[in-house]
Amino acid sequence: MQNERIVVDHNPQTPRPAAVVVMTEGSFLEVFSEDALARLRNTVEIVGPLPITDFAVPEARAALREARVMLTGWGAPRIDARVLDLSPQLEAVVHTAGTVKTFLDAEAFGRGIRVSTAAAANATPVAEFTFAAIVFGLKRASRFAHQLHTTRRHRTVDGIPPIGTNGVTIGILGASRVGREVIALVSRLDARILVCDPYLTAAEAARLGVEAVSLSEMCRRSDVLTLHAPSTPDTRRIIGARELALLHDGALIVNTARGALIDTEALSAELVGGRLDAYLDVTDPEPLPADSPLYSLPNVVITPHIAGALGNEIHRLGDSAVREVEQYVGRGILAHELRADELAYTA
Ligand SMILES: NC(=O)C1=CN([C@@H]2O[C@H](COP(=O)(O)OP(=O)(O)OC[C@H]3O[C@@H](n4cnc5c(N)ncnc54)[C@H](O)[C@@H]3O)[C@@H](O)[C@H]2O)C=CC1
Ligand SMILES: O=C(O)C(=O)COP(=O)(O)O
Repeated sequence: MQNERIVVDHNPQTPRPAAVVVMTEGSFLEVFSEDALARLRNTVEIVGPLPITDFAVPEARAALREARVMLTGWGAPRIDARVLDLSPQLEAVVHTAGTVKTFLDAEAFGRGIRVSTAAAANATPVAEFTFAAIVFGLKRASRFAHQLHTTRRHRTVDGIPPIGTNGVTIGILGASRVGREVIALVSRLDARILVCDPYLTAAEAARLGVEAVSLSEMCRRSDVLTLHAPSTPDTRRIIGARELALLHDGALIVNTARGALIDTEALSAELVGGRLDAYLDVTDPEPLPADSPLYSLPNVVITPHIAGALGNEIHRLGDSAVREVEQYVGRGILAHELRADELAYTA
């Protein structure tokens, strides 16, 4: 999807608001394209070290005193009450990645600082990856690949669970940003889509063209169970032995969300027994122990947390954040604003 570009031509008569960029050197180099950085400089005056990696540095502290906008990114040092005290002019924190709760103290919201995240931009590669995992998983690609590698013979469907996407039921846990992009992508398949999400209204489910169901019903009916809820106290091990037992033989589990959503021990038992198939981009623990049996099973594919933005996908995050800064400076708008009350049930 091509990102819409809104370029605010800066009027040289108006001083640009001061901004700091807070993230690791590596994130800074990865996240901003030359074009995005040029647009950022056209919109704000970047003050202090670029990037700021440590708030103890005197130049960083001086920059915080005048910054009205803070761009953050992966590896940003913790922004706590002490840092906020040093930043009396700060109006907006614009994050160039997804989760802010790991480094930004919720106190920022209490001080009236507006917060924006690029999680929506990061949702795109996760959803694409999930779609691919569903299609490959239902084609039983890892089982067939294993068969070929071990026999060097032409394929046989003997012992392979039901193959293909035609007419399947796909259960989606969480109509999150990623969940909604997955819904859009799997809508192209000849599949029925079930969603379990306590925050999804009936009207919204109808608008998305999905059937809202309980977790038990979703497990009972799904050929694929794909997880897209954030890791919260409510979702910890939400898929345990009981839910796994409700899945029918040959069902596929896709986890591109967080390992903590699944009880690893219960899942391992089902996978070692060969009753279920899985595509796991995230695990608990991550990575799994070196001697985990899951690494070598024909019915399991494990990838090392690669679904989110990597490689050429990372510029999307910087582009999204710069667009956000442009809109904020030009019109006071944050299209991806995060409210304090959303912290409890978002990633
Ligand atoms: N594998 C990877 O590289 C990446 C993984 N992720 C993960 O993907 C998942 C989705 O991320 P986002 O779309 O940004 O999340 P999000 O912040 O948009 O998710 C929030 C939504 O999840 C739903 N939700 C909340 N609690 C729920 C519950 N108990 N049951 C069902 N649904 C619930 C609600 O609709 C809520 O609005 C998260 O777990 C995130 O950590 C995100 C980016 C990259
Ligand atoms: O760790 C992941 O799943 C991501 O790729 C996104 O990370 P973030 O939400 O930005 O901390």
